[in-house]
Amino acid sequence: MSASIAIQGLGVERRYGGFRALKGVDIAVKRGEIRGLIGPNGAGKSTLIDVLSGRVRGQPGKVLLDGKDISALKPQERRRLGLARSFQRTNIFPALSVEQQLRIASWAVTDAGIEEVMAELNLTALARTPAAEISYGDQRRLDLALALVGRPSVLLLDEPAAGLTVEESHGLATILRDLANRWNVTVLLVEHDMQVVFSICDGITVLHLGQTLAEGGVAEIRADKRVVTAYLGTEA
Ligand SMILES: Nc1ncnc2c1ncn2[C@@H]1O[C@H](COP(=O)(O)OP(=O)(O)OP(=O)(O)O)[C@@H](O)[C@H]1O
Repeated sequence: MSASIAIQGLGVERRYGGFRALKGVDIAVKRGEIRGLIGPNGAGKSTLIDVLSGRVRGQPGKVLLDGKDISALKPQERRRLGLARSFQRTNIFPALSVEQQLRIASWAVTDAGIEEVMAELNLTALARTPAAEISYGDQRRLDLALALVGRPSVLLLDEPAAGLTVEESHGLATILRDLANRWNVTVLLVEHDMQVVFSICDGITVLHLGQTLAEGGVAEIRADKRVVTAYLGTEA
């Protein structure tokens, strides 16, 4: 059964002093799936991404990649095994060109495929442009490109559509769905834009107060009264 699961968290905890930001969360993302991770501000979504990516270690619980226990590995070691992440805030050096930044990001991987990644993310024409001079929408696509160098098998994305216009968010969602299919990338997507989540996710996990509130398909989650009350509101 575990053979079809790409990334898994088991009993994941995160404590800040006496405060439990994650209270024994279990999550499993199947190979090739795009799973949305949603919930109110402070639910623990970014913290869970930090634990899965290895930024936070040494807490109770386990992280498995393709069934292998990677709980003790550092982020760059997980990256080499094919587990990549993006950050909520744009992760860019303003003075460096798009291509230079991708080259820096590729140090951890063997076959970066930078030209291919730029082409997929519509960044080729901007390869020599300093990041400070590209639009915010292009910067968000560069963030995604930075995580995609080396074609990771699992991608953890923390609010890739934050701050984008409706049109830009839609464009990013389309690229992501298409790439995930063609490159067979498994994606765990933290996102507050429900149009993005509902349009591209195969399944959704809802976190609330550091615990899993609900899991299911898009229609199931939209109809779940607990999720509507805790997060979606009446317009879902
Ligand atoms: N460094 C820290 N010290 C203490 N508490 C923290 C720290 N970082 C996060 N927290 C708390 O942990 C909880 C989970 O935060 P987290 O950022 O993971 O939530 P989130 O679901 O990603 O929220 P958002 O949607 O606003 O990004 C929150 O209550 C937050 O205040």
